[in-house]
Amino acid sequence: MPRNRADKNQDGGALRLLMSYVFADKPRFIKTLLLVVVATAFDVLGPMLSKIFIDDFIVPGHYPLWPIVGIVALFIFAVVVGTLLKYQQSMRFLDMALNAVLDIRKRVFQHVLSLPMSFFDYARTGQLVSRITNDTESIKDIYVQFLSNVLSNIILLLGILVAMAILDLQLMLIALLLLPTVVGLIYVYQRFSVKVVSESRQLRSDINATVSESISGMAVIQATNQQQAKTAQFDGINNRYYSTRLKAVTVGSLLLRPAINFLSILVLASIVWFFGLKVVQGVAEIGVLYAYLNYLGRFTEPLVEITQRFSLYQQAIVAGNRVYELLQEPSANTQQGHGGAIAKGQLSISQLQFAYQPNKPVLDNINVEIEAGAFYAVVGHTGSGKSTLLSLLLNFYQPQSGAILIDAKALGDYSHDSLRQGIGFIPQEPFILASSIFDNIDMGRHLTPQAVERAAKQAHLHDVIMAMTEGYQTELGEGGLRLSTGQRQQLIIARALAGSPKILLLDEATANVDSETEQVVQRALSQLHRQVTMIVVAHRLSTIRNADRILVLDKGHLIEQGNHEQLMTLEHGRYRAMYELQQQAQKVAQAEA
Ligand SMILES: Nc1ncnc2c1ncn2[C@@H]1O[C@H](COP(=O)(O)OP(=O)(O)OP(=O)(O)O)[C@@H](O)[C@H]1O
Repeated sequence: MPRNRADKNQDGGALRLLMSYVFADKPRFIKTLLLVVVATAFDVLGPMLSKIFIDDFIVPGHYPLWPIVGIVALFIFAVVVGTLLKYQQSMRFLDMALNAVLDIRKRVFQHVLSLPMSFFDYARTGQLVSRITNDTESIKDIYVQFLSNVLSNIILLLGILVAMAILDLQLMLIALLLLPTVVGLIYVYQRFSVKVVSESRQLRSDINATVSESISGMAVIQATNQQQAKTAQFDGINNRYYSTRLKAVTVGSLLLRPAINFLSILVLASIVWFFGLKVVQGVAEIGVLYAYLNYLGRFTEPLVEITQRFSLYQQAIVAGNRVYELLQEPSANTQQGHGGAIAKGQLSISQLQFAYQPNKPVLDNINVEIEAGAFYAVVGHTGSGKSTLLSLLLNFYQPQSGAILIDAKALGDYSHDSLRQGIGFIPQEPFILASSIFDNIDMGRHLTPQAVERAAKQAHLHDVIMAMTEGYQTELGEGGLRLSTGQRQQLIIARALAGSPKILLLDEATANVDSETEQVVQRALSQLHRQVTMIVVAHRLSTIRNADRILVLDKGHLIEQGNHEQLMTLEHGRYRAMYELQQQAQKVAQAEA
């Protein structure tokens, strides 16, 4: 995820996201809006009643009992009902906001799961986590700020203006002057702050990324004594975050609040002055002045409220844009092909060409025919393209040219589900869920206990599991810390086998295990020979001596292929050289031991 893309100001994105939720339930939104209008009407009724009370009763010194009781009762009624309606309105908006965020968070998470593998080549885990958790949480602020705050305060402003106009149109026009000035101020503030806020959100996700990388790489950090360097790196980002946050807050409190207060005083002075003129002309009503002073206090309140929360609103917009941008990332091509299930597992690769980056081919003109049930090995030096070949067979990436056929049908003709069901993958690094052994084998496929147990037996893990007090229900910590490295690998093999795949891809499945476990894994795999097509990437060549065919890759080219014996007859063959080197190294190691 290139950093500058996150910084781009896509203001439209967050608002579009917001509007799609606001209008998802139009009747509810309109009802809540009506509630705001009624609540506002009750809110502005108070000073009007006070004006009547002053001008009709206090000033003339005339106190009829029942009209006064009526006015006081109406006043109390307006305050109580207004308060209740306001509470109702806030709760409804909050409920809408929380529901929207619930849905957005689910959408973003689902979307991230649907992204192509190429997206994760550059994504930083912490930053993604930050988008799914912090940024979606900030979106709640857009809803609360925009709906509950901005919208209801705008309606309150309109309500106050109407009430002011009813009382005295001229004075209302003076108060109205305040509006364009404040809108101008908000505009200036927005221009200043968007960059700072954007930067601070980016830094916040950098903090998350650094923390998550450090925790997941803790063993390496401690072993290489990187604690100080990591702390310094973290400190640097943290300090920058602090100063950008401070900058954002300072701009808000320095520019906006005092400016609005100053403007309100000016308007207040003008109103008092105009009122003085009316006194001179003998047309002034003291109740009007009282109501105006009251309204003016309330008039600046929503303005200050809107502007004061503006930085929050601004942050929410930036967060919303980041989430929107993530939602715009194109999903992986989750094919709806109608090729049915993979029946046999015969593979045909022809003229395959692939590059991660333009003009840097990683696989070049690969042609291989693999019959169903065969055991193929892929060997070659580091970076020769072995794992990439497996990624293409898994359809994680699409080749630039050439074709991969399974049972004579193109990879793209199979549905996503058929591919995932028909092809089992055993990666080099076992990925273990923090859940039970059963769940780790089942992986949400709703397999029967018998199928799970059968797979565990095939991976020679059943006895180990049964020796645990809770058997298949034994909870594994994050990363499967309760299992040995070899057992983790066996668990992943059981997981792959539980789906009864027709093709099994193994990427250095025994690279990290001791020779005893390697034998167990080898035994498990050899029993699958002729039942499942196996393609095994291997560094330790002794593990693939029995392969039907060995493919030797060199810088993306298929330079040799044949079984072990055939390849050993090639005098200057790459495989032979690699094999002999490994044998020698093994002899030296044995002699030293
Ligand atoms: N996601 C990626 N984005 C860009 N380049 C990549 C990516 N993955 C691998 N490469 C590059 O492609 C080339 C082949 O990598 P690949 O992982 O397929 O090699 P390999 O033979 O499996 O190596 P190893 O034995 O070390 O696992 C390397 O030069 C590598 O740097």
